[in-house]
Amino acid sequence: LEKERGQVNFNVEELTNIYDGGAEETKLRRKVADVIQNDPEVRCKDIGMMTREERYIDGVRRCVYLYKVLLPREGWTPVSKEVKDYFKYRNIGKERSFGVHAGVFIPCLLSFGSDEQIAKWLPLAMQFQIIGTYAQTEMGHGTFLRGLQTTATYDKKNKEFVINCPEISAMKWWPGDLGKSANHALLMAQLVIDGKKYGMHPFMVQIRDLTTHMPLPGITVGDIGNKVGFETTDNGFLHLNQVRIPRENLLCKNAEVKPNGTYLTKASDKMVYGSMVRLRAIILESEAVSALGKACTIAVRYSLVRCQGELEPGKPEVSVMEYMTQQKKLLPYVAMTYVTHFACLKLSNQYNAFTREMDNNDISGLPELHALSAGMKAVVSEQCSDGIEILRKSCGGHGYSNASGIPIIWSSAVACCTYEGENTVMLLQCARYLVKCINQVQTTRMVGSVAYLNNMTQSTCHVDSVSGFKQLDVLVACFQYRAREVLKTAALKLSHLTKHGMASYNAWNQSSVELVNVVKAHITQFIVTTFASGITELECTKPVKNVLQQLCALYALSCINASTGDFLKVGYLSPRQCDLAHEAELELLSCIRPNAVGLVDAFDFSDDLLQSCLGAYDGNVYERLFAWAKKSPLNKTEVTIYQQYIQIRLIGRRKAF
Ligand SMILES: CCCCCCCC(=O)SCCNC(=O)CCNC(=O)[C@H](O)C(C)(C)COP(=O)(O)OP(=O)(O)OC[C@H]1O[C@@H](n2cnc3c(N)ncnc32)[C@H](O)[C@@H]1OP(=O)(O)O
Ligand SMILES: Cc1cc2nc3c(=O)[nH]c(=O)nc-3n(C[C@H](O)[C@H](O)[C@H](O)COP(=O)(O)OP(=O)(O)OC[C@H]3O[C@@H](n4cnc5c(N)ncnc54)[C@H](O)[C@@H]3O)c2cc1C
Repeated sequence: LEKERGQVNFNVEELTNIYDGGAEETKLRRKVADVIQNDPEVRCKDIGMMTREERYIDGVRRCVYLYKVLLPREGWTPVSKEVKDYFKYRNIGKERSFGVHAGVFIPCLLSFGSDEQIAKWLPLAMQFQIIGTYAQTEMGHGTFLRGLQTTATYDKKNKEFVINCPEISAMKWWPGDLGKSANHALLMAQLVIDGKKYGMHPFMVQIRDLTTHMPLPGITVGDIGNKVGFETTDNGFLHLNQVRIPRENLLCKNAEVKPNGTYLTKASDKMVYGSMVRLRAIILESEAVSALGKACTIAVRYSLVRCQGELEPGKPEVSVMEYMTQQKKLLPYVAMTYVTHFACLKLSNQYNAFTREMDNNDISGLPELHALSAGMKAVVSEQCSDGIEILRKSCGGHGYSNASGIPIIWSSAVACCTYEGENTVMLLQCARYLVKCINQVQTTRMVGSVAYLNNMTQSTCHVDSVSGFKQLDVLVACFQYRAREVLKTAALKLSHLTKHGMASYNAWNQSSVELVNVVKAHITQFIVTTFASGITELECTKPVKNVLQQLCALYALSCINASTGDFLKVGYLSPRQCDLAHEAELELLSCIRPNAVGLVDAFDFSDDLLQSCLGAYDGNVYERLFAWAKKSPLNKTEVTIYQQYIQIRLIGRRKAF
């Protein structure tokens, strides 16, 4: 790898600083990483050999130590930048404990609680005197929130709410930290007053005794069992049987129930969805893009040291990175990590701007933010988790071992396709907004992520050279035209179906397969446009700008070459231009290849964080693999009990004969 590093033609540290958002950010992140790596109590462990129970207990222990010992020792608070960096870069799949408490329960308390309620519960939550979960999803409903069955019926006489799960499908199912850790739940239930339903509302419900940690009367709670990943998280079930809570436990920033049962709404009913917009807008970096970056680091470093086969007959074996097919598997995902990282940054900045507007009671930006966050969450989580699996396979047999570190990264990242809104449902939410926009574009000027719809002129691409397809303005135009045209076609189909008498809900269902593709085109347009404009404004050395431009072009071309049908159907690219775009991608792979190790080094993931025998900085793969395998519990004895049992059985049988 040192030889590879010698040929990198840009300043890796400069790129790290750009990726982090500045040299000071890099310094802070490294300070946090040093603290973690040098403290045996929280440093990342190789949990590949641990049982589920050991992982859960280890995760809880580390998190309690982090909050109770490390933070006070370092002078940090749970919301200080260092802790955010800790969780942004913590090892995916390793420290999930209290992820929902810290990342969902507390923010939702701030979103839904009145000032008095925040003053009451926030200090307790921040000090871990109460551990909370966010209990919305039920065994029978996760997507269709209007179908949630848990009820909160107001009892005027006692000024209480009676929380009840009327049937097994109403049981809360999946909430993180619920199974064994939480003693409180921020519970979403259908509010009922005098027999009238008011929709989903947030309630604070204590579920366990604060001293004994035993479930309170009427509460049945536990862990839902083993999963694909998230092994350190006790995703749980919660059944409530006529559980009574005080009237004051309805979190009432947006709506309240007076003592006499009068219902008072204070904000748009869509604000109850606000918590989901927040998480969709901010989790992508840590849960999807960072995971892809780790997998890229492992797969690229391994591919550079793994020698397999002759490229030129009779010559020494080459590293598998010399094969174009390997470069095609790896380098577009290195590009995707950079490109989506900056698009996610733009989305989270847009969310932060919206929260400031919301403080001034202006929620006009919510529809665009909901659509963009839903679309980005679906497209980025799917592209990243699909990419991680391709990167795992690119490592051959050793990629199938937990020693590579990639399976645990994938098993965690792929969950992002489901939680916080199942991806297809999220794509269709974004499609709702896009169809509204295209139908208004004749009379209303579009802004934000749909600004490209203002240009409705028909055109075609005029590029007639391979190098022309490496120009960012050409690529941005390709994506904007394709996104607009596929949206127009889908909207026309919708209006055609309804004009010919089909009910609108049925027309929507009949068009939903195209609409999913429309949103993917819209979001990749947003990602490419964002990165291309970001590079233009970026102040950096020429070699770094050049490599970023190559990455943007590579990501764009890999997307175009994966969906040339769209570009042909809308008449923007000719078959010959599709061939030129394909050649442009291959040329870019060769241009970027010499910088591959520098591009993943710039992500700056420490060996401790990667926990990978294949992806360590020094590239000593085989020594690490053998040392790792020897730790297998099966190797504690030369002859395992099972082998002895088999021998006895076989010997016994021979004697019998
Ligand atoms: C580190 C890892 C941590 C992991 C933590 C994981 C935590 C979780 O998973 S918590 C559970 C997450 N669950 C979800 O996200 C549920 C997904 N489902 C939904 O959002 C809704 O059911 C939904 C909107 C898709 C469909 O519901 P439905 O009632 O049919 O709403 P629908 O008719 O489509 O929309 C109603 C209106 O609300 C709007 N709306 C819907 N959702 C939102 C939102 N989040 N924000 C703003 N507006 C919204 C729609 O745009 C629509 O507006 P309009 O009528 O003007 O077009
Ligand atoms: C690791 C993990 C952690 C989680 N943590 C939490 C948590 O802390 N708190 C919490 O409340 N929940 C949590 N969840 C639950 C999660 O939010 C739900 O699983 C998610 O919202 C999807 O809902 P569902 O499971 O009911 O899927 P469903 O909605 O039943 O989806 C099943 C299939 O139906 C399709 N489908 C459903 N509705 C439509 C539609 N209208 N149009 C087209 N297709 C549709 C979907 O696309 C999907 O293919 C977690 C889940 C996971 C996996």
